[in-house]
Amino acid sequence: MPSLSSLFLKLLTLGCQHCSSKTLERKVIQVNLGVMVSAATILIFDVLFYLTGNWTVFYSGLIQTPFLLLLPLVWWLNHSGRFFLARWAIFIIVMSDTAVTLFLAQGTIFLIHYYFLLFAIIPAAFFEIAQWRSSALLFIANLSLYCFFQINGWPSLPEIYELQAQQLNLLRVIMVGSSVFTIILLLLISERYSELNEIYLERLANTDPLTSLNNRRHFIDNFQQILLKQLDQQQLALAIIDIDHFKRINDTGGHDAGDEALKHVSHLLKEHIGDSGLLARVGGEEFAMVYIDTESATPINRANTLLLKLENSPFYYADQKYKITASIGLCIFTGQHNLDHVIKEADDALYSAKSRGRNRQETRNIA
Ligand SMILES: Nc1nc2c(ncn2[C@@H]2O[C@H](COP(=O)(O)OP(=O)(O)OP(=O)(O)O)[C@@H](O)[C@H]2O)c(=O)[nH]1
Repeated sequence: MPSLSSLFLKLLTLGCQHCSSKTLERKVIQVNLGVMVSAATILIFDVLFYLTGNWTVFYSGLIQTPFLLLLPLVWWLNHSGRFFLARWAIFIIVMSDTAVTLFLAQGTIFLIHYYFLLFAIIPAAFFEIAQWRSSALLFIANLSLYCFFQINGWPSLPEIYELQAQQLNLLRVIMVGSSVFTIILLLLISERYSELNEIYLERLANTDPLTSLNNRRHFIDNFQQILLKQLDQQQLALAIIDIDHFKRINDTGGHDAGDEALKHVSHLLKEHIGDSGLLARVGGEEFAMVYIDTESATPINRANTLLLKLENSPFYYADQKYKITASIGLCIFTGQHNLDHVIKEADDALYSAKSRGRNRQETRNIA
């Protein structure tokens, strides 16, 4: 049995699986939420109407019941990916609901026609820019309805005048207040989604899609920050790790095998560095690491441990075993150093490790 919050989340995100962008997702969520707010508004008013004991307001609550039952149709349309129809459906349902209640029972005495102002503004948030004709049409229709009722008014059924002035005012305030509340809620969702969008784009720009490690650009930024903050006596080490004969894995098992091998190595590197340093995929089969916390073991020991770990963790793909080894270029340094200088020293060390037979580390110490 799903909990109430997971059910709420499920209803709120109905249709998001079909969305190709965060903006579309936000709009779908807004429509789903619109269904909830509309249903809650109708139900809350039904209770309030019942409490007044007044026949007309009770009757106007009853009139709304068929529209309440139609609202899940909007969820279903979103769920099946028919977003455009879902948007129109919600407006047709809530506009008809308001108009019928206004015409047949309440008239304009509760200021219910203020809802048309809300329905005039909201389409801009629900529809996409390319669907501006729908937004414009709904804007004109709702604004015209509002102006008509504001100027002419509409009589309510006579029993309504039996309500006390206080009850009338309270219901008016709640009607207008619920419109304002809905607008605030939609603005908050937009704001939250803009934030999430920003975080998502930033992560996309900083991450290597295959291994989910940081990419070269992000690594260089972070490394530069570390160098700027580095204390004079602090020892740091940059390790550049290059998988040996990686091309052979691609040639033997295909490109997919190569991709899986890169994920396998990334996993081992993450385990090795833990939370205490920087790690990134900086090229095809090349990774970079910065050892920050070098107190427990020297960088050279750590690099040797890593070589053994890689060698002793074969990789399997399509029932075939691949032994993976790597070469490491290490640059150990203390004090202030230029980023390009440190990278060049580590690169030279890597070149030397490759040319001296691979599966080894070479170190440059520029302390
Ligand atoms: N599967 C896969 N292969 C990649 C990717 N990026 C680069 N490569 C391959 O990695 C191979 C790198 O080959 P080389 O530069 O010759 O390096 P190597 O075979 O590891 O040889 P050494 O580094 O000299 O030991 C090339 O065949 C690239 O096509 C990737 O994302 N996925």
